[in-house]
Order: sequence, then C-alpha cells, then structure tokens
Amino acid sequence: MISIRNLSYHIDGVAILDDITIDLPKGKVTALVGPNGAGKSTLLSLIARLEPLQCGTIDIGALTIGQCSNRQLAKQISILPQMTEHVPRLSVRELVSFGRFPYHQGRPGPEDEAKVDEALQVFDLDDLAQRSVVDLSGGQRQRAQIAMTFAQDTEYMLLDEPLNNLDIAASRALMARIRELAHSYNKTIVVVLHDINYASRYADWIIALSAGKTAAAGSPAEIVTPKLLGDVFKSDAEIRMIDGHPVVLV
Ligand SMILES: Nc1ncnc2c1ncn2[C@@H]1O[C@H](COP(=O)(O)OP(=O)(O)OP(=O)(O)O)[C@@H](O)[C@H]1O
Repeated sequence: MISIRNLSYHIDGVAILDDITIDLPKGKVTALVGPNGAGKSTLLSLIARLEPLQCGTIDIGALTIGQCSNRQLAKQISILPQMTEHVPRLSVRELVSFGRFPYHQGRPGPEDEAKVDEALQVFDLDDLAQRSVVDLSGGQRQRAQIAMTFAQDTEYMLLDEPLNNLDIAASRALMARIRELAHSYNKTIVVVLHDINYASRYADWIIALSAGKTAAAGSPAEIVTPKLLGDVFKSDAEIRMIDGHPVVLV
C-alpha cells in the first residue's frame, strides 16, 4: 500500500497540493483523475521522489520516503514520466535494458537479460527489439518506455498518462495489461488518466484531485457520478451503467 499523510507542496508560495491524505491499495490499479493543473503529475513525482517532500509523509510498503536510499527506492518503485520530445538514440532492447540499471549498475547479468526478454515479450516488442527508438511510432515508443518501467521489476509502478499517443485498440490493450500486471503479478499500479471512461472501466480505485485537494476516492461505481463530473470537471455529461461500470456519455 502507498500511504500518504497530510501532503502539501508549494511552488513560489502557491499551493500545488494541499493537505492530501490518501491510501492507494496494494495489488490494485489506482487511477488519478482530475482536470488539467489539478496536481496529478506533481503527486506522482513526489511519490517517486523526483521532487523533494516539503510537508507530510509518504510510505511505500515498508519504506518511508526521505528515510531510504535512492537505490532502495528504485528497486521498490518505478515511474513512467509524461512523454517528452527527447527521444534517445537507442534500440528498443537497449532502452528496455535501462530499467535494470538499479540492479546491475552498468554490468548486466543473465538475470537482467532474462527480465529484459520478459518485458519485450509482455509488451509485444519482440519484433521491434532491434529497431531504433527514434524510428518508432508514438504509440510503439510509449509501449517501449512502459516495458522499460516493467523491466525495473518493482512492486510499485507509477504511470503518468500512459495512453498518450495510443489509438483505441492500443489503449484498451495497454489498460488490460496494466490490470493483469496488478492482479496476476500483485503489482500496485498508479496511473494518471485523462479519460475518465478508461479509469472507470479498468481501474479498481479512483482518486479525483481538484485544485490540489482530494475531491473523492473510491471504486469507479462510487466515484464516477454526476456530482463528481459537476464538481470536479464542471461537466453536465450524462452517465450510464454498462456491465457494472459507469460510462460517461461524451
Ligand atoms: N515548476 C513549476 N513551476 C510553477 N508551477 C508549476 C510547476 N510545476 C507545476 N506547476 C503548477 O502546478 C499545478 C499542478 O501541475 P501538475 O502538472 O501536477 O497538474 P496535472 O494535474 O498533472 O495537470 P495535467 O493534467 O495538465 O498534466 C499547475 O497549476 C502547474 O502550472
């Protein structure tokens, strides 16, 4: 479980996150949703310790952020940041191999190679393994970066907008895989999603942020309501239940 208590974060005196207290359940997919600028990426960066804590505590399983080494943390938690324009001049296999760095520190062994093979296979990248990352489509590149995160072999995975650049088939396949990783590999996965319907269909738990505060937390059926759409997204879109999942009519 990830336990966050009284987390606040300011930039130049402006509150970006304001007294967040939430638990993210173990072995489940938790979706972070909320409008642009709500603080989702900032929260993810603090959990991954990409930014230093200012106020409050974050426990990741038995580790307390601020009281463990970067290397300890890198074996426990991996992050896929939002995709940037910068594309490394590497083959797909080399990129995925970077995920093993916390373990081998530059000298990969057979166990590292086996984990890279598994990541390539789990994310359907075998045929692209020798291709240069710069030559991939946006969606293929996104998959390669998630495979790198998977190769890090951490119990906790943080994914910031993994559906960027993906078409509907690729988005559905990726979300199904993320669910499988949580439920079959017992990984705790936190995923920032913009499309609330993907959160509703594939996440076990949803946390909605609004202006740096927790607006709601619960199962999709509890969270995806007209009140949430109105309060958080300022939308009066209708919601229908299909197979037990709320679906927002867009
Ligand atoms: N380095 C920075 N300097 C100043 N303000 C920042 C900085 N980084 C983030 N912010 C502000 O913090 C707020 C939260 O940003 P954040 O990226 O966490 O939101 P988000 O919910 O992930 O948004 P989006 O959905 O648009 O990606 C925004 O108002 C943003 O402008």
